[in-house]
Amino acid sequence: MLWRKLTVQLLNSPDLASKMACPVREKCISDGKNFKIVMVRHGESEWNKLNLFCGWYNAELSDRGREEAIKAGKALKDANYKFDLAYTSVLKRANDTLSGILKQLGQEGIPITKTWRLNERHYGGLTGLNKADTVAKYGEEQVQIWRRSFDVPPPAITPENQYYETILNDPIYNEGPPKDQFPMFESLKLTIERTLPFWNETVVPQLKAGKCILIAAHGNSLRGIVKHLDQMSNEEIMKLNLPTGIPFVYTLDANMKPVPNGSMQFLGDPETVRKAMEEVANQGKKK
Ligand SMILES: O=C(O)[C@@H](CO)OP(=O)(O)O
Repeated sequence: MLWRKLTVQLLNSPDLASKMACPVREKCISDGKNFKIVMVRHGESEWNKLNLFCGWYNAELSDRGREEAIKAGKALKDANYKFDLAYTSVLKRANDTLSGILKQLGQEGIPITKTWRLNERHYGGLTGLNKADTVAKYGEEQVQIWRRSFDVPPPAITPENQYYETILNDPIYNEGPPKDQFPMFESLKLTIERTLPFWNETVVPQLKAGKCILIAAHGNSLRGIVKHLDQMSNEEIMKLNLPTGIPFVYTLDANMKPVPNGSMQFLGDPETVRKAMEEVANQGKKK
């Protein structure tokens, strides 16, 4: 059972103190054969706070989100991480989380690549709607399907949606995707189809070259990467809710598969992580 597997991993999470004793480079290349990568979902955004479907809308971090980024940076600093490069989406909430973390680490100068391929999934016609109101209108089951199913997409965004033009014409999308491929909605499946090429073609070669990498992205783009790495079934991934602003580490073998106990090790105490995951799951419940 996925949930049990994750809980066991959290409870068995290696002692931070022993991690702190490791030489810096060992944080990313544990024994010359294995590779570590750190990922983090952005801190709480203003739209998370208001419980709105956000997707490709460029929401700001909330004050709590900024604090989460600082806390994440401190946790990574305490654990001695020294990053060579970072990847993030083109959305400000992920960019600012990354900057907040790197500032704490004193590593603001590392190369940062921004790509729409790491964006949150596009929430289509749900963009801007309150999640609890949507539950009241369509029921919890339907909203859970829209939020967490693997291949059922939300309805398409239409020009009637007040954020349609804002998103489509946002200069953050000047570098892509091309207008004729601009998504009007995305399921997790579609999100994975544009995120995985970036993982395989850009992230993996850098990991194999021994680079210590930090990815600051979004709940659903990261769920896509996690599904791929842990080879989760379409049913298993439905149950995973990533918390905001808590970094997690994967230790991968030469085939880029997690080593035993190398999946999703959070830098946070298990109870805090559990509660934060529950909070995200509850956003799709009645008020
Ligand atoms: O609204 C969104 O863009 C995402 C992440 O905040 O929400 P959910 O957790 O419902 O997929």
